[in-house]
Amino acid sequence: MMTEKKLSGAGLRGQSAGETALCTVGKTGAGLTYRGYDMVELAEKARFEEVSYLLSRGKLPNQAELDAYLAKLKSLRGLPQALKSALELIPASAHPMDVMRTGCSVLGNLETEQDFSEQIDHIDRMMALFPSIICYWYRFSHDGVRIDTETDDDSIGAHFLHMLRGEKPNDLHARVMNVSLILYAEHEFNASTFTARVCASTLSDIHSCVTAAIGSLRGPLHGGANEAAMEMIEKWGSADEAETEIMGMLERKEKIMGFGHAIYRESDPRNAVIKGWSQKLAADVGDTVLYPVSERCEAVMWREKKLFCNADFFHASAYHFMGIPTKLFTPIFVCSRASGWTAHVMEQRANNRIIRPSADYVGPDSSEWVAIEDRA
Ligand SMILES: CC(=O)SCCNC(=O)CCNC(=O)[C@H](O)C(C)(C)COP(=O)(O)OP(=O)(O)OC[C@H]1O[C@@H](n2cnc3c(N)ncnc32)[C@H](O)[C@@H]1OP(=O)(O)O
Ligand SMILES: O=C([O-])CC(=O)C(=O)O
Repeated sequence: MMTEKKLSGAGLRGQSAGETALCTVGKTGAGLTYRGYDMVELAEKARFEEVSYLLSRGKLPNQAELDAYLAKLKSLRGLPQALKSALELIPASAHPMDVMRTGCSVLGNLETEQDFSEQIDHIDRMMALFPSIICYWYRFSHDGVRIDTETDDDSIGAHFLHMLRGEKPNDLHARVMNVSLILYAEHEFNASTFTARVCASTLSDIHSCVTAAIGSLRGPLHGGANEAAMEMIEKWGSADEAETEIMGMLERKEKIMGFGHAIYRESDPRNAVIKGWSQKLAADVGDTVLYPVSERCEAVMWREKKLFCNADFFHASAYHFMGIPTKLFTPIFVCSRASGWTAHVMEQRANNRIIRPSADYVGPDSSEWVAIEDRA
């Protein structure tokens, strides 16, 4: 059972910044739930699209509702020509999260939300289009190919892999993508979601809220940690080497990406789920290095610091075993978390007051004006 984190210090830690009916994180006795549904059960039994429906519509869909929702998402996968042209201008050297941010922003120029009554259609469009945005740019800038983003895959996960590779994924890969998208879908008032809510609280449009959230997710202390973890573990050729290097990093007081959490104290419940799938994928590809390296990192970090893997750490090896380029890890997180962000935007709008905290002033008492020619 999770114990409560020490509630003090900077970063607004431990302070409630509002109410939500969307998610519990680390709540004693409840763990991680989306609208009351246990995340572990959802990852085992649900399709990601059922989860995104649950977040956006407030209930799990029945079969007819799910069929209609899947058909709608499928019909919205095509990129407007102006967005394709914009993506083609972005070089291969760009950071894919910058591509996501720009892609979302350009979409907001082309299909602007005119009224909040349109919000659900814009949300569905983003859920359908985000995988298309990143894969279209990636394949054009890296392979010189203009891909057709209108695949017939039912699931967003399979659709993503299909566009990336030019062929349908096998069942194992489609399944892991589905689980991964569920794990990343929603997490209460994390930094990127809070960003989206702050933006929403000014009554801004939905593309601005999501664009801002993408910017917050990009950082290595948040979503960017899955890529940073991959860059770290791929350098090591054995579990013993990983242990030596981790010990050195800890001695130098360096941050180990993919470990620790702002709310959880003893474990991140998403870790056990993605770790299990990473192990299956390791067996599938015959890996004898990366998975043992990852496991040793986990053991050493717990032994030395009582720090545990968060959702990002075993996502690194899992995505890698599926052949996904490291730089696309965090954009996949966007394709999933967009469901959580937009549900929070709707929730904020439904009961809004502009988010505007106070600050404790620590600057000089009074400063005397100095003419510019007299300044040092
Ligand atoms: C999906 C997600 O966004 S999950 C988070 C992904 N981010 C990462 O994996 C980045 C690495 N982790 C971290 O930087 C942090 O653990 C965060 C940002 C996630 C949480 O930060 P905080 O709430 O400030 O962490 P917390 O209060 O638990 O830190 C306690 C101590 O552990 C240390 N610590 C925390 N995480 C780590 C880590 N990964 N490696 C080394 N030391 C760490 C902190 O430096 C702090 O020590 P200090 O007293 O010397 O400052
Ligand atoms: O909740 C947090 O602070 C970060 C996190 O795990 C997430 O957003 O999934």
